[in-house]
Amino acid sequence: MAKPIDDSMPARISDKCPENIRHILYTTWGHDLDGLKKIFKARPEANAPSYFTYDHSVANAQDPDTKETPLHAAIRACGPAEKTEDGGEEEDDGEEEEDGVVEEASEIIQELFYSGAIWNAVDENDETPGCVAFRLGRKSLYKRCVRAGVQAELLLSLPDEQLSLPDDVGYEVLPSGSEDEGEEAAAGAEDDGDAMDVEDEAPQLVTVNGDETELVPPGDNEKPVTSDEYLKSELTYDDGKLVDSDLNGVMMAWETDIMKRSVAALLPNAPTGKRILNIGFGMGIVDGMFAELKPSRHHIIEAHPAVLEHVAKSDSKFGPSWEKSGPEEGAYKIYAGKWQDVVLKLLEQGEVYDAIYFDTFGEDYSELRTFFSEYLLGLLDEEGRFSFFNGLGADRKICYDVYLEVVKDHGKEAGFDISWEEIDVDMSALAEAGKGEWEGVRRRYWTLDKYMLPIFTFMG
Ligand SMILES: C[S@@+](CC[C@H](N)C(=O)[O-])C[C@H]1O[C@@H](n2cnc3c(N)ncnc32)[C@H](O)[C@@H]1O
Repeated sequence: MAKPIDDSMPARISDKCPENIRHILYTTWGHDLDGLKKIFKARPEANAPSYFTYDHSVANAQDPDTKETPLHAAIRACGPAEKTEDGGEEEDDGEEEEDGVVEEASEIIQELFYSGAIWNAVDENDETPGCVAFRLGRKSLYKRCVRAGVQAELLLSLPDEQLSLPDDVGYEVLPSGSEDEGEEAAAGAEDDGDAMDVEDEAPQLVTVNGDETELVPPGDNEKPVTSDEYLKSELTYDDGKLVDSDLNGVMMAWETDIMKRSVAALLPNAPTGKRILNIGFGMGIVDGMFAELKPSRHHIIEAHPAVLEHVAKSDSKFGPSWEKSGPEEGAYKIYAGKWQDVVLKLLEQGEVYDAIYFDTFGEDYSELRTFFSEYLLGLLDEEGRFSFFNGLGADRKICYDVYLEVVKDHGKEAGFDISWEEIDVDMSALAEAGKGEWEGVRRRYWTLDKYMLPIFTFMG
């Protein structure tokens, strides 16, 4: 039952909190939605965008112990959604039968977002407010959080000159946490400095090659991989994976099915004689599949010297003899270098492709966006298709859902229609960090049982 705001209630938060923060935490901890509503009754102008409002410090106050924000508390206060007789949730596609408590919480959440509440701050359970809503089966609240995430990310992806945020907003852009970022390096940078204190965590043992172990210092799993660092790092190929010197998984065999489905989506009915460009060789899984289709052109762009060395070995399928086996000179070719440089050359040569796949490592979403917004137009045949490895935000469902919407928006802005194929991912060997497929890999960059495969075609 909701507790009333009552000054005689024992305060459970630090005395260091300023008065307003103490008050809001007090009321949120007491599950008192009314209390929150009162605090936000001095609501800013109805249509004012987040970040420009009167007091985002209140909206983002965190309980020093639980790290809950008012958003977390308002959602948690709703409790779990009722199950229907068939075991499903009462709510459906956001058209849920809202009980009073959800209605009230929605209002407060709206106020909090208007007041600059950060959609992806995490509490001590490593949950964002949206994660709490999803866990409780509160679909409409979950969707509200996704919407807030999309709005924030779209706003933050505007060029600097179009964006002026107050200095103390304390918000960071959503990490891609995807293959792009280390198949997927950076953990939820949604941690945002608000996540659990790194000092509180013990170092973690990562198992390498069966029984050798390596000590990973606390917080290292969150260390973002930069493209420059990655391209200088040593790589190790073993049976089922390619890892860098920090044991980040660059590419892993469990993605083979995703690669297969991507090839099928790019080139339905497996036609021969097509022109194909693949960016990022990795383990050569997708290129092996492309090669089976006997393309008329097959170009690969790869930047890492160790990958290029691996490919150049005489027993490699994609070595010099593969390049010579093309129907004409230059038809089959591995271009050494970063795609950012090589695509300029391809454009100059007038190359056009029927299928383009993009799957790099150590880069964030902005690089992918630059590719499809600035270069794809010139490289793709008007009937052609483009896809990329969609690991964007894949270490957290809400981040994945936010990225889907952001990509839809940016793709449309760049002139493309995007369709999505939902693919089941077998999580049996992927469920636990450090175990199964993740043995010897620093970070579990994939946590979801559904993969959303994007297919870009020219709008029209
Ligand atoms: C995830 S792997 C690609 C896996 C591949 N799809 C497969 O099926 O095996 C990413 C590859 O992109 C390469 N890479 C990273 N940044 C790049 C860049 N800027 N330009 C070209 N290649 C890049 C990496 O060296 C790595 O080989």
